[in-house]
Amino acid sequence: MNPTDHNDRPESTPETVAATGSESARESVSTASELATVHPLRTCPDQHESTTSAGDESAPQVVEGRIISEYEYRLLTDQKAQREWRYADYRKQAAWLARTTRTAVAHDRTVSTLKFVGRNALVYPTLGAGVALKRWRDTHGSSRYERMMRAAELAGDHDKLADWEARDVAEKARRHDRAMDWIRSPWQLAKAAGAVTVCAAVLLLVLGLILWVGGKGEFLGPITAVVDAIAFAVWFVITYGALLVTGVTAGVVTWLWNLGRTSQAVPDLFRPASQRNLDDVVITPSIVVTALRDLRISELRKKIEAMEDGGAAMLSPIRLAGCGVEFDIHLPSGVDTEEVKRKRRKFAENMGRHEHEVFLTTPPAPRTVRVWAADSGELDKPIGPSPLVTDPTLTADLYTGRVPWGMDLRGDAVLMALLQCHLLVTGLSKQGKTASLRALALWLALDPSVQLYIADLKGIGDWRMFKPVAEELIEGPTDAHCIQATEMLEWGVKEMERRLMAFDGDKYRNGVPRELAKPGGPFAPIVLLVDEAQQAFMNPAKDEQNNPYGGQTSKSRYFMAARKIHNQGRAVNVVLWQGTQDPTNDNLPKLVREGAHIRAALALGTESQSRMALGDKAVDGGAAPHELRSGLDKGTLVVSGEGVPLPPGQPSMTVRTHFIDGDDSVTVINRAVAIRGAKTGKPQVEAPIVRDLLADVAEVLAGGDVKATDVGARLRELAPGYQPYAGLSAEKVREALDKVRVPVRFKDGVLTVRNRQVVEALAQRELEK
Ligand SMILES: Nc1ncnc2c1ncn2[C@@H]1O[C@H](COP(=O)(O)OP(=O)(O)OP(=O)(O)O)[C@@H](O)[C@H]1O
Repeated sequence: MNPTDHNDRPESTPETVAATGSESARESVSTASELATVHPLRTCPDQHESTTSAGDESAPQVVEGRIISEYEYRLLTDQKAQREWRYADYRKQAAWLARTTRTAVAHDRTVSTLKFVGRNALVYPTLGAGVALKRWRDTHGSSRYERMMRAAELAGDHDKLADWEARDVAEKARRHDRAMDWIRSPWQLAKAAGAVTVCAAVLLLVLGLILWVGGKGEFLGPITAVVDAIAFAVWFVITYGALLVTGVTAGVVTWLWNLGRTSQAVPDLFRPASQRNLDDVVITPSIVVTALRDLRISELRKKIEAMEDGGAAMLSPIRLAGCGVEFDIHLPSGVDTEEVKRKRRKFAENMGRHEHEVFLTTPPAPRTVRVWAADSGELDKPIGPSPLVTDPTLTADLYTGRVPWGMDLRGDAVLMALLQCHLLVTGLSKQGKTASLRALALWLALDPSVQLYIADLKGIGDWRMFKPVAEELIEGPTDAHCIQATEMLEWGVKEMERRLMAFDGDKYRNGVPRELAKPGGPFAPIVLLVDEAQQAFMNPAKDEQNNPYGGQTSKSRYFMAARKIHNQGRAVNVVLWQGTQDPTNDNLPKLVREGAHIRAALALGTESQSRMALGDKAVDGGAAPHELRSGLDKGTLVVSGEGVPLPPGQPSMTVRTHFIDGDDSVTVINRAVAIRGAKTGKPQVEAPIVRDLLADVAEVLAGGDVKATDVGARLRELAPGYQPYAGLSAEKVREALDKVRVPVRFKDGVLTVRNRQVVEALAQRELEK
């Protein structure tokens, strides 16, 4: 309120009554004075005059009165109060102005307008001028040669260095010649100009003479025309010069503006918001070089700053690779790959990525780091269902087919060949160990020749759907279950040994062929699968001979069985797949983890665990399952090993596996059951029958010496359909018995099996037991 404003509102508290008029006015408001003090106010001079003239006849009266507060009264009468009021009002106005200015300045539209103006009026032309200057210096000076020489020197490429040096020398010589030409040129130019002028004048005079003689014009007509043309040109330039200069300037500025606009070096401050978001996704050479420069590796920074191309020479072209980009960084001398790989997080964040979105590996080229960087947020998107689920016609063949396990980081399908591969999957709890192992086993189930022996040492039903197709399914976490799993492996060892003995290496020189590995065949693939294998290694139980089931001594039964299978099982189609938590030396002995052809790790806690899971070579080459985000990267595996289809020089790959849940697994198993020909009975250990050759031969000899050919025939009669006895010729009988230390010699020119030697071999075997 202005101090001179009147407040007529009746609800104002009447603390003070102010009245204009003479002293006697007090009487007339005496009632009010009982409630509040009455202050007379000085009237305005004109009011006063009129009052005075009116009062000539009668006594002064109250002209006007109102009830005001004490503060209002002070505002009307006290200068100090008025000043304070005024200052308070100024402060209020200043605060309002500041607030409004701040809002206006910080408003999105203002910011974007200022950026737009700054960018177009200032930044683009300036950058363009810089680019133009650089180009000019490149074409007219030796800076390009020097830059290239420095780059070659930093890269340690001496051939290139010498080449650029030679070019530089040649260019300098050319430039010197040009400069000398300039020194000589004024005199030559003057001479040339004089000659041209004289020639032109003579020409024009001759022309004028011809015209004059022909009566077509004056003698000096041509010369006058030329002089007029020159005069017109001068007049034109003088009259329209300003316009010409403006036009040319506008053209130059537009050209510079365009150069700056396309230079990609616009400071962040002036970039439009939309382009800034785009940069979150697009990785450009300048972003990479800046990210490298800011890694706080002083040698790298120095070298980059010394390169006049800003370090771009270090980078290979940035290629699109799946849901991200890939490029190589050829580091300058003095910086090693490990230094850069150690700064992965900083490097990723400098490029506007999360750490888990950037993978650094070491390609075969020396001093080079290969970078794969995902597009922002791409790795957090699900990869879609497995073809095993979506394609009901999909079948499997272990010999020729490959499992669609998931996708690599480039978005390419990862197809794993599993024939004769031991496998190991490790990971922290609840990261998808069982699911990733199961996805492979489900594919195997679709191949009717594969015999699955499964021990689930957690036993909450993750593997129960395999019941109709598995030869054996052990489910449970107790020591007894671990003992069962151990015995399952030991059975595998026996079967492996039987196969090794029975395999005819002369006939099958390229390993076990498909014909021997058909469903029910003597070498049908056997997969012994132990999930939560750490339980079996940690099993404290001992057998009657006091041999431990767990542990990793030469007497530890699980450990020894696993080792034997790792050592020899592959060749005869007996393989071991294990899933285990947190690898340590106790729950995953070194010898066992190194026996796997395919080693896969989900998120792990530490680098040392990664080394255990994947091996030093893979981790040194950039495999980093410990960098996966526990809980967020479920089902993402870092895979290495000789059974993995890795690109040349790459020690590992990251696979995002398809997740097949319990219900979908049941659907796949139902298809497997149909394929396997209604093989649905209750699973039980149906170990292939292994006959005792010595005992059988003793039986068919019936105490006498028998011709080897007849022994073969009698064995076939004894065990019809038993594959190893099929087609046993005299020579084959000799070979088979030779392996069990029964020599078969000629008797009367015929190969004969002697009863005495068979009996002795049986006795010897008993003794050895
Ligand atoms: N490929 C995947 N994609 C997405 N989620 C997955 C994937 N694999 C597993 N998961 C999720 O992780 C959960 C745990 O999976 P799983 O039981 O296989 O883990 P685990 O490592 O075997 O656990 P445990 O600690 O019991 O051994 C699943 O229920 C599922 O929700």
